[in-house]
Amino acid sequence: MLVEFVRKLHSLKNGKVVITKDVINYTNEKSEPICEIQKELIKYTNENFSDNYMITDIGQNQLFSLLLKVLNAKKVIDVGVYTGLSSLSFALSLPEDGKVYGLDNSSDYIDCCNQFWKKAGVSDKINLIIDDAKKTLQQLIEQGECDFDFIFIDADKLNYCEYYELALKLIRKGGIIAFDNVLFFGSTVVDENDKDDENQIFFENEAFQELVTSIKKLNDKISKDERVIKTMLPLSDGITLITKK
Ligand SMILES: C[S@@+](CC[C@H](N)C(=O)[O-])C[C@H]1O[C@@H](n2cnc3c(N)ncnc32)[C@H](O)[C@@H]1O
Repeated sequence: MLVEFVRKLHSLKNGKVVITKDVINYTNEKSEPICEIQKELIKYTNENFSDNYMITDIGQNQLFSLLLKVLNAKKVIDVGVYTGLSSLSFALSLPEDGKVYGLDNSSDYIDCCNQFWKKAGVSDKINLIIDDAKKTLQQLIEQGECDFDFIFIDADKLNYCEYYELALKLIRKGGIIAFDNVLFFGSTVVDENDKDDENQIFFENEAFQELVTSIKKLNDKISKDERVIKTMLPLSDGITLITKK
């Protein structure tokens, strides 16, 4: 009886959970809770920055905190710091002698970052470098710092393929590279030839299409790359996790 019922459910629901806001809230609630200062930073960002859509989701930060623990991570790069949430989550998951290299090319968010990192007591663990991230990553390679445990890439999408090659040089064997926005509102899944009414919006803006093309290029490159093992997760706006073979 149960088997028949589950079979019916499976066919009705296509074997999948539809990821609604309620599902996201539920999974966040049933996962390791974020701390009060992380919550305050999210609230502060939402109230004070018009570009607050850029902040990472709670679920992503929960996943990264767990991965850093599993990896026994000490050295992390955060490409795209914004108001500081991902760097804060990383720093909270690292041991006392751990280090986060936070890379951003904008100084607009420095005060916010410093305010919340200080409050959380992790300022000493975060090295914020304000410059073009590609340049900073190249410098780290030249300095021989090729033993990072975790690298999170969440900055300019047009440079995703370049970030990928730089990150592969900087990550240690067994370390993890994570790319954010690989689904980009679902736009990367849509084929130009079968756009329907719902997907039409993705094709209305040329600059947006350029970003989609760049992310698709990265997704194709990673999927065919024999140097790595990878998994793409439909978490948040899509995350790909990569480790070197
Ligand atoms: C989506 S936000 C990062 C969100 C952040 N990880 C968080 O947890 O909230 C992207 C950030 O990348 C930065 N950025 C864009 N282009 C960059 C570049 N070429 N080099 C360094 N940072 C860049 C932006 O200034 C912005 O703060």
